Amino acid sequence: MVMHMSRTRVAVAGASGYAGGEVLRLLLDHPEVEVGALTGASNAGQSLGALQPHLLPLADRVLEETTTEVLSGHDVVFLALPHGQSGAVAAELGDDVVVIDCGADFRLTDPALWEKFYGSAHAGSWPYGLPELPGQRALLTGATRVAVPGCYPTVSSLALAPAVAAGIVDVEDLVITAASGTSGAGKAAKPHLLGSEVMGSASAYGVGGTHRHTPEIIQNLSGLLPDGQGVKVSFTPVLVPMPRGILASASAPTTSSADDVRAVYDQAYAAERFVHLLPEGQWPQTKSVIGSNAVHVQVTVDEDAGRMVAVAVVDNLAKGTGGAAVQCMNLALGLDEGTGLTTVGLAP
Ligand SMILES: NC(=O)C1=CN([C@@H]2O[C@H](COP(=O)(O)OP(=O)(O)OC[C@H]3O[C@@H](n4cnc5c(N)ncnc54)[C@H](OP(=O)(O)O)[C@@H]3O)[C@@H](O)[C@H]2O)C=CC1
Ligand SMILES: CC(=O)N[C@@H](CCC(=O)OP(=O)(O)O)C(=O)O
Repeated sequence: MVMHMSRTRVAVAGASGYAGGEVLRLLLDHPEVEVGALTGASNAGQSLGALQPHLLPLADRVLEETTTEVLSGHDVVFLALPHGQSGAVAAELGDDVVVIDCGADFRLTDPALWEKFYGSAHAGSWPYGLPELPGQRALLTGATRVAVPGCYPTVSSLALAPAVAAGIVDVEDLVITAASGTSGAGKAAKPHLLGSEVMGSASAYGVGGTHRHTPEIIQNLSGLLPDGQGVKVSFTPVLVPMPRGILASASAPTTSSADDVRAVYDQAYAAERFVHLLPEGQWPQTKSVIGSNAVHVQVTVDEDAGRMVAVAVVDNLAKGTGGAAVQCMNLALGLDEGTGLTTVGLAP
């Protein structure tokens, strides 16, 4: 007798955007799910094929308005909406629905920090979707609400977490510079994303502790310390002319040798299928992880400067958003964590 198991029915809100599109690209290759409602805002009524022509099997689907009525009746709802929009939508979805929020609304635990960096009322906090941080996977397994991390916090936290957790760097002097492709800024038209502004140029922005991902990175790294105190991060994001990918370079004072630091990272990530410590001497490049859920990491010690240097790369739309969202859905549903995800990148 052939058994027909019913598939998990999934809705995606914000399906016309970059993050929603990436979630859908991955779901189309996921063996356990069936794609249900797709919603948007200004593009409601349009066919998905007109907006996301790469998602060919869904080309004839029509985007609906983002309402509770449209989103209810699904097992899983992905929210890929602008900041501040997720709280009201999630509140209307029952506790039996798994809600995976790609936005920032439920990432920060401290309401005062949320208000300082986002300028609105704090919606609350949900289990944080970075399973590779110590202790986090258990919180995500069987969860019904997940806050997917920001793309810079994912790559920055994974670059520094093993050293911070092992106590081999001075956590009061963590410096991160991270270069991101332009899709990190979303699809909506913005003057600084015009081709004539972006092409042939790299631009720093959000400098001097003002970028809203700074408190998220600090929250992640503080969570690795017994007292959660003292972490200071200087974070500088840089916009670079490529569609996808982020490379983060992080450094911190250390008295450890390069071999000892390497051993710490080796041990921390040995069992992680998506985080890969590159062979000694090989440095991460974004093209190796494009389209994949992989994180490539390399680490050394600059002995003259007395600083550990860690470099990590992710695809901001994959492990930086959509891939992490699917990984978290897998954990929430009790599926194998890597279902529908790959570590194989697209190069050159
Ligand atoms: N891009 C990235 O690398 C990352 C993005 N994220 C997060 O994912 C979320 C989506 O970002 P991204 O896809 O880049 O942004 P986009 O601008 O590309 O897409 C935004 C989506 O939200 C919809 N939308 C806009 N306003 C509303 C509204 N008021 N109510 C309901 N839907 C609305 C849009 O619909 P329509 O087009 O129909 O108007 C569109 O589908 C954001 O919270 C972002 O922070 C997180 C990590 C990385
Ligand atoms: C290049 C670029 O503009 N990147 C975005 C970050 C995208 C991301 O991860 O962000 P959320 O926190 O918005 O989900 C930015 O700096 O605002």
